[in-house]
Amino acid sequence: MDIARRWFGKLRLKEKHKPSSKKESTPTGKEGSKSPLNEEIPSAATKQKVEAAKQYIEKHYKEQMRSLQERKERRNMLEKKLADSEVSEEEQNNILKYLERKETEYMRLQRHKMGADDFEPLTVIGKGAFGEVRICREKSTGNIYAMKKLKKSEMLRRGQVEHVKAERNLLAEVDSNCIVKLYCSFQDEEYLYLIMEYLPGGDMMTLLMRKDTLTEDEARFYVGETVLAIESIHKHNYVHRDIKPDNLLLDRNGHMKLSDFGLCKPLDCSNINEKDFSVGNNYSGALQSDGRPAKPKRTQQEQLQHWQRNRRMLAYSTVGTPDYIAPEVLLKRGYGMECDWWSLGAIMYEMLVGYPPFYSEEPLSTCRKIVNWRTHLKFPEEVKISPEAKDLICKLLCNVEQRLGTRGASEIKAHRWFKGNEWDKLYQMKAAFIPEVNDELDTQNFEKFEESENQVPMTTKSGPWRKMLSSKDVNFVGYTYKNFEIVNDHEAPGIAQLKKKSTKQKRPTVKSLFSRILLPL
Ligand SMILES: Nc1ncnc2c1ncn2[C@@H]1O[C@H](COP(=O)(O)OP(=O)(O)OP(=O)(O)O)[C@@H](O)[C@H]1O
Repeated sequence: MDIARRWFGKLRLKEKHKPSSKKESTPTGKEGSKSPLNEEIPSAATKQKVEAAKQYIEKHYKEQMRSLQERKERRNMLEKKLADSEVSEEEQNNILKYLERKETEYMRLQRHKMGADDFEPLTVIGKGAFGEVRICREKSTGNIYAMKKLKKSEMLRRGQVEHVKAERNLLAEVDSNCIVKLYCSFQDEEYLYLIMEYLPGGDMMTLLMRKDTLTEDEARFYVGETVLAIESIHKHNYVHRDIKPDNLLLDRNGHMKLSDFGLCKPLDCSNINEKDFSVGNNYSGALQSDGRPAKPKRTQQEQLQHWQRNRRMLAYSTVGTPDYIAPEVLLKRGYGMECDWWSLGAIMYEMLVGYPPFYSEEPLSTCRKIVNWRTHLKFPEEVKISPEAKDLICKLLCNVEQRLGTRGASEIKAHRWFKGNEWDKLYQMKAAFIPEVNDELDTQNFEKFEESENQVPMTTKSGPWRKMLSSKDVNFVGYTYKNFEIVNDHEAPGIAQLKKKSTKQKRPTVKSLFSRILLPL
């Protein structure tokens, strides 16, 4: 039985035997009310607080138990190694004492509450519906990260709390080289923060805007890496739902990683009824939404230019672009992991054609085209695409039952467009495109963003208050997270090469300390 539950059990027992409180509850139930048997019924707010506290305590004790267990295992392992070695008893004692000292140091570092004032904010590299992304420097180590900052009130207002938690959970749980790595997450009274590895190669949206289209070989490489990324999140039972070129980031060597989990933008299609969605209603064909005759068809080049003019606006708007969303997601009829393979099909189409398959001036019209994909999925004659590529796109942009990937990523990997693809070596291969990155602070592969004028200095939320402020918010309990191992141990090789020798001390990790202790044996 877990400790938190036991703790709460005791608490409840105590409550039962406590003399009843003198304070009467209000009839509205705000302060809690009485049951017919005259028992206190806690109010919804109290229940929420209790649930939050329970979650917090459970998590805290689980982590403590795990860390104690790991510490014990390290000690046992070292003792075993020492027993098998030629080291004198005195030396053995010294080594064991050294390990204990390092363990204590590690615990102290772990207890350190991370906050925004541990980081120096630098250039803004991205803006999204709920906040911004900027590069930042950790003051104690000099390491560079990407900091995503999300406004709590905005998340609450749009009912995105569960999504933001899902993003944090996925990033913390999935350890894959196809997924952007999370270093830590924390919060203050106004914002949630994700501190991630900085991928300086920019995103696929920017790359596609610079290059118009990719060759089939280039597309095969990036579609292949996207397949691996989607496969790795599906293995952990996560569905992304919103995979788009903006969320495909390139590292220093041009390899792709998936980011932005769970922050689906609320695309409101609720005012389109089933009739509008029906196949017979060729909405964007003969007539426009206002009943006027449709404009003459654009050439591929015109459509490309039009798309590029609108693209950034769509990316930074609060409704986002629906261009890559699967029809079943739009129709809210229940969906599964297959929806991510649809998005892959739409991205592949864009890589080869220059704009996504259901692009329209109005997002709502794009939604209609997606739902009526049978009539709207067309390949412009001017664009040369191999029959294999067309076949794969058509097998991704189709009904769930027929869609490739429904029975696992292997179906897609086995498609003839990927013939000869060395799936296991994809991430070790030279990437299709090597971004120019001159130093660790280089942001040339990102759009330039204006600094907002009402930027609050990070330091105002610092000091001992930070802990109290953050712990107050029951909506975001459990958001705080620290990943000790990733950044120093598995730092992206590209960044490590670029980094000038830092004079500051690197944060030790138990893993690295332990291997250093074992090394001389
Ligand atoms: N770890 C990172 N390294 C480099 N750039 C990043 C990183 N994370 C995000 N970005 C940049 O910031 C942009 C916005 O990030 P992201 O999509 O995660 O934010 P968001 O607020 O969730 O946006 P959205 O509105 O798409 O939900 C990305 O398109 C990318 O250009």
